Amino acid sequence: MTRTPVNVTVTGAAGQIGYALLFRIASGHLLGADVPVNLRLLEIPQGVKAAEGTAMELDDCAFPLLRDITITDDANKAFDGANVALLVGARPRTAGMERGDLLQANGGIFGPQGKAINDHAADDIKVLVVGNPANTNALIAQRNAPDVPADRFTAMTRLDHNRAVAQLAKKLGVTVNEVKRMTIWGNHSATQYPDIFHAEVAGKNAAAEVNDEKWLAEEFIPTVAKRGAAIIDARGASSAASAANAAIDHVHTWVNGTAEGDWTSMGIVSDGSYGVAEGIISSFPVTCKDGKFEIVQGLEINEFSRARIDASVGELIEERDAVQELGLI
Ligand SMILES: NC(=O)c1ccc[n+]([C@@H]2O[C@H](COP(=O)([O-])OP(=O)(O)OC[C@H]3O[C@@H](n4cnc5c(N)ncnc54)[C@H](O)[C@@H]3O)[C@@H](O)[C@H]2O)c1
Ligand SMILES: O=C(O)C[C@H](O)C(=O)O
Repeated sequence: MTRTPVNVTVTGAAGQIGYALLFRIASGHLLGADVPVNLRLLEIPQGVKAAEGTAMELDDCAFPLLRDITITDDANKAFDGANVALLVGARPRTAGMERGDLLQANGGIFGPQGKAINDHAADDIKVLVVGNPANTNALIAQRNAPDVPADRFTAMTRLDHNRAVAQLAKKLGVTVNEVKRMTIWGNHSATQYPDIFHAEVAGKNAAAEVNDEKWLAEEFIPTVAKRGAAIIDARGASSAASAANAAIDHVHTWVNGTAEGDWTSMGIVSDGSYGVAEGIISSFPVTCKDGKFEIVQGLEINEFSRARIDASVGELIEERDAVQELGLI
């Protein structure tokens, strides 16, 4: 059966995440091995030539699923008919730069892109914001797209989720596929809270298996939460291949569903669950089915977790207030 190609828009297509991402989308890793795609690449004018070079390479791969590539610096054109939008293009954090500095620099990008999505995207649009500060950039885009259901806007915490899974597996000497039900709460920032109290390792409770609160508080949480900064320090550039991989995972899971008995982490508009302020975009444990997600309900939040969730949510509220003051939402 011939399927209609899915329109996938990628912003910041000429950047380092873009370079790691586009070939995997075109080869079927984002949506599935039987789903043809049209790529719509958005860049700033200075980035268009490099995006054209990447498009030449995409052609040279002769990917059977890649039907068409459009390259533009016009957001209205890039999001026209978009079914999936990966908002990667942003000003990346460099060594020594505080996250708060990024709000001003990036705020102006995500408002107009939200509006272009509102006015031109397909009715089934799904948006993933990768560009930092991802949660608040997603909030800006979402608030500038009043005609699009709020639950179509998500922010990426899947990289944090994957990092947490890998660190826990290492600690317990198991393979990553034995780790289930990991949760990242809050912001994609150093305040995020990777929660292992509900995670399972080979069917057993992970926190009980670890049984080491010192490791949890002093090693695991800071290692996961500050991994992005550690990579910038080591590479001299922010994570690219692992970020692209997480973006693929995020959308693939959203579209194709979570495995039975497992869940994932996504930054989504809060409905007030777990005392997280309504309306901010915060990471939650979610299950996905039929292209929709639901927050996992009924988890018991202990004192250790409560304090950390509240701290990260507090930071998100500050970011929301800051962009509100700047008139960006
Ligand atoms: N959420 C996460 O887990 C996560 C992980 C890693 C990186 N990031 C973030 O992803 C973003 C991209 O990282 P990168 O390493 O690819 O950066 P990069 O600087 O290599 O690429 C960014 C690209 O975006 C383009 N761009 C800038 N403004 C644009 C706009 N208005 N429209 C379209 N394109 C635009 C630039 O020209 C550039 O080509 C950064 O903000 C980084 O901090 C997020
Ligand atoms: O770009 C950054 O600030 C780091 C990135 O978000 C990461 O988590 O690797």
